[in-house]
Amino acid sequence: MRVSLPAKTATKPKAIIGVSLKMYFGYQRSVDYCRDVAGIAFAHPAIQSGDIELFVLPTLPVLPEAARILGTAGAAAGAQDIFWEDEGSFTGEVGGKTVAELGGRYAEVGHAERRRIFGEDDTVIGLKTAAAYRNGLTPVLCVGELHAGSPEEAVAQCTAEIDAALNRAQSLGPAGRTIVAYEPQWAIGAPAPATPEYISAVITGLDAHLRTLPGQADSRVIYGGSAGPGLITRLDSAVAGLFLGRFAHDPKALKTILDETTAWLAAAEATV
Ligand SMILES: O=C(CO)COP(=O)(O)O
Repeated sequence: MRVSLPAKTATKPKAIIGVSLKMYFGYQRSVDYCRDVAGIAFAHPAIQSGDIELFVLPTLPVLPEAARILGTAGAAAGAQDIFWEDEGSFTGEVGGKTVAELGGRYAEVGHAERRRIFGEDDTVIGLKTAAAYRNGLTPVLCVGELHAGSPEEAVAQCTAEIDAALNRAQSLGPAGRTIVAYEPQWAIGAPAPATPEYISAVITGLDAHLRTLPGQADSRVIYGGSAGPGLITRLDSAVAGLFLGRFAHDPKALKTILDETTAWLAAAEATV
């Protein structure tokens, strides 16, 4: 059966919803998940109008299939990590060039688990951010403080991480649009996210900082760390969306979040 997709508008997305499946699902479960998400995306007015940008980052071997399935529904797929070189003698690594060839549109860099378990530092994360830009991938640049403190301390720590990555990347080539994922490390894998007040305060600071950086006019900040249904409607409009983990494993929960995001956008527009 041939299906015709509703025409996408050329407008900028007003919100961004991303999901990382980390290494939770094997191949078949990841494919089934992407099929369920594609069904939801295809029927969702805010995805089809382009108001919400939706992406899923599956375990890497699933990427070509995920990109195909999600791509037909107005969503997209990407990688949870890339190497900083595009090709060469780097056993076991996968470069951004290959990710792009496989249909990936995003490359997550600097997730807290990569920093903690694999020892990635700001230099490595800057190199990987450059590799994403170079290969036409949107970097999902993860930043976040280790321990809960004040929003001011979190903003200082995260702006330093953003600057380190972007300065390094820009010294190597032209930058592009960046999705900054603010993920307080203490809220990842936790029972509940940071409070809406805390998230809004930190992201307001990070967004203001991003506005001062050259070439980042289309870049936005989203929140991750035990995010799920019921959160987005309680956040400030400086927040551009959510980066979801466990609480989007049920596709129905993701649909709820997309519906909530639509309502949140409408409420924000009504107050302008
Ligand atoms: O790290 C995250 C997304 O990258 C968040 O994961 P959880 O929502 O499962 O805590």
